[in-house]
Amino acid sequence: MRILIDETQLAAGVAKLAREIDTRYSDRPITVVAVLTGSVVLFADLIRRLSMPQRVGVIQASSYRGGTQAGELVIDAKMLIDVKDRDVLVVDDIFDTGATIAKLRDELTAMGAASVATAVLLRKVREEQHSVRPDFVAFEIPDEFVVGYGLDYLDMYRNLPYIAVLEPEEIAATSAQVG
Ligand SMILES: O=P(O)(O)OC[C@H]1O[C@H](OP(=O)(O)OP(=O)(O)O)[C@H](O)[C@@H]1O
Ligand SMILES: Nc1nc2[nH]cnc2c(=O)[nH]1
Repeated sequence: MRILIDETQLAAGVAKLAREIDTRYSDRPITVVAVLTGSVVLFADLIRRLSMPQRVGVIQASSYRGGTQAGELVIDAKMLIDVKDRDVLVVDDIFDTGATIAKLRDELTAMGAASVATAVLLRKVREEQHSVRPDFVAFEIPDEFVVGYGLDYLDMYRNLPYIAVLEPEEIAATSAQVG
């Protein structure tokens, strides 16, 4: 496992993200929405650094079930609080193809949100990517499959306090063990 972003760097990145979001909204109340499951670690750290009044909700988006390549994207909004006429900030761990953020923007807009902005910890720099861009990004990373700080492979590794790149042999060993 190769560490790409260590704990100290992550803390500084989250603090920077929070400052940018605070500057954008000032004291305006927001509805901040965690994209389950990957954003849980970032979300807990980020919302405690934001200064404005917040309503907190969750939505699930899942497309990487069981692997390192995207499959069908499924959004489950059953647990989401009301977003109608609210300024919504969506928080996710990573913007990779951009499909998840693009679809969430559309769905939350269709639910009547007054505005939808998006904040991510990581944006992958890759050729094929959705034209929709996240509004707030802590780190840009190369096009490699990363785990840790909420990000998983086969639902493992989310608890790591850093972001790391899994070596091919670790991917194979984890599949053999868990998959
Ligand atoms: O930009 P994209 O290519 O759409 O990829 C980004 C999405 O992929 C991951 O979710 P995943 O589907 O793995 O579900 P999880 O959050 O439960 O791990 C991640 O948490 C983002 O939501
Ligand atoms: N764990 C993990 N999930 C992702 N979802 C989209 N890209 C990634 C990635 O690089 N790692």
